[in-house]
Amino acid sequence: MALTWTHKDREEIRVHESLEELSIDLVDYIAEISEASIKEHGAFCIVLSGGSLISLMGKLIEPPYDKIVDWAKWYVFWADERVVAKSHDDSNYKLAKDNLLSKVNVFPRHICSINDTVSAEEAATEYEFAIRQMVRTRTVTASDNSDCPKFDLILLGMGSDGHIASLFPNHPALEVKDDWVTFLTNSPKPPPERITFTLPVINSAANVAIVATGESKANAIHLAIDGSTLPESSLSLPAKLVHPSDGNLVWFMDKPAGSQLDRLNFSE
Ligand SMILES: O=C1O[C@H](COP(=O)(O)O)[C@@H](O)[C@H](O)[C@H]1O
Repeated sequence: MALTWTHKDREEIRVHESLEELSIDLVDYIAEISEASIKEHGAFCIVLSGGSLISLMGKLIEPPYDKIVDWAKWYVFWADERVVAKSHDDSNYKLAKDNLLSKVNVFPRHICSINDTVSAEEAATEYEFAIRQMVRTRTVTASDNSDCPKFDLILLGMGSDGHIASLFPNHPALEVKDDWVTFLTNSPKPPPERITFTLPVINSAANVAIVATGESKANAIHLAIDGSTLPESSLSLPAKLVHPSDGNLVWFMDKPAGSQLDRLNFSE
């Protein structure tokens, strides 16, 4: 059974016994938000990341989710993308397409991926422009509190250094406030050229989930959840800067990833 608690206002932590249990909870959570968003505004605007997240979403292509999810109403975006060809093994688009999107009935025109034939800077500009058009046509909801889109759900992985999307510790991209999408050509994790949503966009979402598994993430999770709230310590741990201003945050983790949390070590 998962251990679940409310950490702060609108912030929940779920520590799962196994990856199997985590995967089931994660897809239930996605299916619920999909249904609620479609009821509310006729579409579900979901933002994916790369990495281990995609395999944890694998149950979406199995019964009952493959049938109960209204795939035709899904619009798919990426919180970050590596600037490589879409056929390249490093592509976050390819990862999601091969393992999820090609196996369900999402309309290809609803899959909003980057232009892989231009520079990182141009790809970021074009991606932001495409999202701005979708906010204008109201496919993507606009935030009431900021000049940002309000995605229904942003799914983030987290690296063992605490990076989320392609926002790495102490990287200038963390401080970009005026753009929705920015680019980097010096990512500390290969490949070096990437585009990424900025923090204002992530923090304007209706729902954000951070999904992290394995012991290598335990220290970053402990520092992000239990650590000091001083701004300088947060820049070295991007996951700590995720606080949706008007939305909900859920942390999904397995026991090894949660093993350094104060709650699991100091509670009676
Ligand atoms: O490079 C990236 O890494 C993170 C974390 O990946 P994981 O395999 O440790 O889960 C991922 O969320 C991000 O989208 C990706 O580009």
